[in-house]
Amino acid sequence: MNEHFIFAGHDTVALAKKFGTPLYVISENKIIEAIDLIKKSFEEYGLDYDINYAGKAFTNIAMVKIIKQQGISLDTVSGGEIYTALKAGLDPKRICFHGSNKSAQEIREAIEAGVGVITIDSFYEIGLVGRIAKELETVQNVHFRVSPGVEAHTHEYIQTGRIDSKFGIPVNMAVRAARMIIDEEYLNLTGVHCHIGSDISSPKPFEIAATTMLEIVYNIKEMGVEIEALNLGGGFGINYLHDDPVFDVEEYVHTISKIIRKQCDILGIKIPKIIVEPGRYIIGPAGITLYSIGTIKEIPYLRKYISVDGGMADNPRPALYGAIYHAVIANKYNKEANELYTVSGKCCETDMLIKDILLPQAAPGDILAVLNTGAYNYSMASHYNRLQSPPVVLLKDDKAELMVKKDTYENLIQNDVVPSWLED
Ligand SMILES: Cc1ncc(COP(=O)(O)O)c(C=O)c1O
Ligand SMILES: N[C@@H](CCCC[NH3+])C(=O)O
Repeated sequence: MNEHFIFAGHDTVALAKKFGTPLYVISENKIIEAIDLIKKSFEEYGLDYDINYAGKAFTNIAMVKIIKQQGISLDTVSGGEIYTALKAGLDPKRICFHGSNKSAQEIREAIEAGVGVITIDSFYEIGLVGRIAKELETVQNVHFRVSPGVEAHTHEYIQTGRIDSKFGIPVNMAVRAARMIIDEEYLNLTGVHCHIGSDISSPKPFEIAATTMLEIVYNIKEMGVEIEALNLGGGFGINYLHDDPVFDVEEYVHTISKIIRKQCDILGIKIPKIIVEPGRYIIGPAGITLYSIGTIKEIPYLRKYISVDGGMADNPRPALYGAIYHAVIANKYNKEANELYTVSGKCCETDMLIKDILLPQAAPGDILAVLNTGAYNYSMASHYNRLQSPPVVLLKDDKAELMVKKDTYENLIQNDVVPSWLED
């Protein structure tokens, strides 16, 4: 029996040996599977739709090329993400530019690049985007983001649709914002947007948000403007652990399509194109991280620590949100998991990656595979302790090649400059 953990058809121990550890591993097949499931669900329920993959979850040139090949769009939140998308050859019309505090420079770059949509996040931005579009003599398609006052049951830091949130225009001011946008000569209001939070497991809060948003679409129609698109944001949850509730994308589309048809009928408005913006759902389960186990420390009657060669620098989520991950010892996959361990990272902090997990008896040199690390790990990584960021390997069928190279010590110092008074 193969003792090795196989991920997306690849022997993870062999990957660790070939590319070294720590190593992010991403499966293109799994990305495509997730995208296909969303597409299939929308097609089944007959809604006009688009998928804007939320690049903040994981972006680089190769990832954007995958998005391009899948014929979907990209949600970006910075000049850097837009730059990456353009370098990867994505049609700028496929780019949607979000962000709660876009700089004038970023807005200018986005309009000059010809991005499909800018999502206005505040009253301040209405004037700012309007002024820059006018300077550039370009009529810019815009949506605006509403905080619809929906509480999704997720970690407090990643609930973003509440009224007490830095994001978006409060729902009771949405009509005023729409009026101001319509009055801007160089802004073309084509859609409304909301995003109610991240890692949500039930479609219910989306149903409430959709109902609220359609009221806004109706009010805008009363002003004489027919909204083309309703963006319901991302936030589809994933199962970090086996017994986590499953976000059923088909049920989600079924639920929102029912409510959207019903409300549009009641309000007498045309059914808008529905845009969804999932990040985690598309990339989270498509990624794992491989580490080598080093120091093992046993404190009798208290705890057994195993330390790995990465940690909060490559996965800050446990430290930031108390996120819980599952892991396996890749080279002992079929051995009984009967030892209770705490997995710690190598950063000079508590750096607890996984508290209390049952694993087979571990030894230095074993390979630990942490699952579901595709989203918000690589993209939120830091160089804390001047650690080098791990490389990222992309798997497609039986192929495995780098999509991000390993950092070097030279990379770590490349932006360091010495002020004149410190020169030798
Ligand atoms: C506006 C917007 N869209 C999409 C996302 C993607 O979220 P998720 O990765 O949870 O799908 C986020 C982050 O929560 C967001 O703020
Ligand atoms: N960074 C968060 C998600 C934030 C989503 C941002 N809109 C996480 O790791 O779960």
